[in-house]
Amino acid sequence: MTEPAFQDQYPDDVSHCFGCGRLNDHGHQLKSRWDGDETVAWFRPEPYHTATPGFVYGGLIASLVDCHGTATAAAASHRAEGRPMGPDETLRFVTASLHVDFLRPTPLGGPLQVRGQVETLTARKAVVAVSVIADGTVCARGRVVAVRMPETMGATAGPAARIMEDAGS
Ligand SMILES: CCCCCCCCCC(=O)SCCNC(=O)CCNC(=O)[C@H](O)C(C)(C)COP(=O)(O)OP(=O)(O)OC[C@H]1O[C@@H](n2cnc3c(N)ncnc32)[C@H](O)[C@@H]1OP(=O)(O)O
Repeated sequence: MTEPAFQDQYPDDVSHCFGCGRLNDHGHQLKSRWDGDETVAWFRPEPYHTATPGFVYGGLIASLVDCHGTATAAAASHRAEGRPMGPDETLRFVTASLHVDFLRPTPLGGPLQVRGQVETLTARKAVVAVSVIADGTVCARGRVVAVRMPETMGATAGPAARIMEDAGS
């Protein structure tokens, strides 16, 4: 049986992210999992994710790197602390820094493989290297600095809660 994706184990109150939130019907709903010591996600861009005809928009690629990086940080933290992920347990990470190098045009039409590798991990911070691969060719490389989510970014923090309520989520 396939293991549940990291993002599917996030608590409801942090599951509205445009890149990976399972409760965001308009988002990408990226799903990341372990593959040995690395992490992997697959995403198939749609024709409306076009940059120039036939090629994927860079902002989409950046958001895949972003959400796969923060999810990898959360999962690696759980693994390091010996705590399984789960709705009451998820260690929460947000993006402090997102760097992406677009090495070559990313073809539109097939699935993209997104691979993550933890470079450094402390209790508060992870640095994750991410590759975006199309048909065996690395098209983009990124690096995410993910930091434990501050209380001020929680779902009950002011306007965020009201916006999600208004959206019916
Ligand atoms: C389960 C939860 C899932 C959540 C949904 C998925 C997340 C989706 C990904 C996103 O898009 S999140 C949205 C975009 N990110 C933000 O809006 C974050 C806004 N920034 C902040 O709230 C704060 O700046 C942040 C929490 C990131 C850091 O503030 P802190 O006061 O906690 O950081 P601090 O200055 O104490 O630094 C902690 C460590 O991070 C490092 N750091 C902080 N900002 C950095 C930066 N910009 N670049 C590189 N490193 C940075 C800093 O050097 C330090 O490293 P060391 O521990 O090694 O000393």
